[in-house]
Amino acid sequence: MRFIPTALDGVVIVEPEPAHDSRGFFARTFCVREFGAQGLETAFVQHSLSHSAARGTLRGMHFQRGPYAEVKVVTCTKGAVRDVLIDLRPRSPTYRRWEGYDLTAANRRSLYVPKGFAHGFQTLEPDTEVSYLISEFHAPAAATGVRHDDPAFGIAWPLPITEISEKDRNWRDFAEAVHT
Ligand SMILES: Cc1cn([C@H]2C[C@H](O)[C@@H](COP(=O)(O)OP(=O)(O)O[C@H]3O[C@@H](C)C(=O)[C@@H](O)[C@H]3O)O2)c(=O)[nH]c1=O
Repeated sequence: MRFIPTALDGVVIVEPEPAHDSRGFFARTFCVREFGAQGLETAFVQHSLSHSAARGTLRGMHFQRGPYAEVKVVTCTKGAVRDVLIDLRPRSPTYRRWEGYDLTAANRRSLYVPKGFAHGFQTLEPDTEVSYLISEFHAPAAATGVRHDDPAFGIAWPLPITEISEKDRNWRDFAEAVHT
């Protein structure tokens, strides 16, 4: 695997290094030893999957608070997404910055998302699947988010939004949330 640092502190693109032969290839997508050697989380308690039918579907921007904060390793196994992260760690050099990453079934890239980031994506193709390794159990009481169009961040999404949940449409302004 190749581990490629990004502009956001602690966010890493993970690329498989396939061993090709006449049948196709074999590639590791997660390895306790290799992740451990990079100082990355290795204890994942969930492997989860989402399917989005329509191109332009938006999910996010999600995170769990406090002791339930999650590390996620996000991979697009079918179709394509623009994955977006916002650094919400007040002491980080990249606090409040966002960045977008194209994860596609074709490029086979995964994104390593440390604790303290809001995560979301928009599908670039119909019939898109996203797979996650997640380091914490789902804790609905600790689950929260920021709005995809919050002016505090000004995220540039690639497409008009075709589908979004009520929950995601209605996250309150980050500026209000941090001061209350
Ligand atoms: C996230 C999650 C949801 N659920 C349930 C709750 C609900 O009935 C249904 C759909 O949940 P949501 O609407 O939150 O699904 P979704 O909007 O796809 O949530 C996901 O969004 C992306 C951006 C992430 O980063 C993920 O960690 C996760 O938060 O699945 C679980 O059972 N376990 C889980 O870990």
